[in-house]
Amino acid sequence: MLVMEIYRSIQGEGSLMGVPTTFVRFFACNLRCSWCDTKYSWSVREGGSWETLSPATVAERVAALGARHVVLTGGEPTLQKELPQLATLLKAQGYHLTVETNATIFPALAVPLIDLWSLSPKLPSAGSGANYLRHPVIEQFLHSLEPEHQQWKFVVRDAHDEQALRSLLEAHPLFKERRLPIIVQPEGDAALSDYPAALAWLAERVRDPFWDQYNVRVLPQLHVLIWGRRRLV
Ligand SMILES: Nc1nc2[nH]cc(C(=O)O)c2c(=O)[nH]1
Ligand code: SF4
Ligand SMILES: [Mg+2]
Repeated sequence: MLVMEIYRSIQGEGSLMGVPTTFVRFFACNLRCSWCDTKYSWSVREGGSWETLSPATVAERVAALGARHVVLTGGEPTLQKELPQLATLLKAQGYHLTVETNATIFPALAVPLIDLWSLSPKLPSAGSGANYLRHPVIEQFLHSLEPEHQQWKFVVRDAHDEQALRSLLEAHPLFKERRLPIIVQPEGDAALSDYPAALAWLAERVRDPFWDQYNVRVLPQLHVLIWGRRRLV
């Protein structure tokens, strides 16, 4: 497996925000989002470097750090062929596993092994508009996972993003029918200059009655609020 970094922090995003967590960050991504905060996972040119580790070695390093929650992220962690083997090892040790993914790849063997799929389809501000959305993959996740094993996390930067998000949700009725957890968060770079203002803008959007049909929450990225845009936090 191509591992960039393994470190301890607190989960900064989503429903487990604040929980002590070990992060395993894998190299490589199949997208190129404009506001990506881990561009160093893209290639050597962006500063990428990695170690090639077996799932057993990754599990040993996770054990050495001690936290009971583990987040597998990247880059795009579903590109790692040995993800099911790693998940099996970690589950046998009793860890709670979250995968942070862009939801463009459906890793069928890993899907039942993960406690929480944190799925982040990309809205237009990511750069390539609808090109980064894989609706059939979104459908596969929606139909394969029980509600407690999924959260959908969207970076919403502007009104265009919010409109695209509304369209996406309407295109997939399960979001509404099963009241699946939807998290909207500001785009980190833009928000950093005035995080309260970025959150306030999002909160105002979500006050619209449209959102009553959905199980939506506005959340910040806690680690960005605390430490800014640094590595290893
Ligand atoms: N503290 C912290 N929480 C996170 N949650 C998701 C992250 C990610 O990069 O996927 C992340 C991260 O990079 N740091
Ligand atoms: S999917 Fe995630 S890691 Fe990949 S380019 Fe987009 S923000 Fe960066
Ligand atoms: Mg991050």
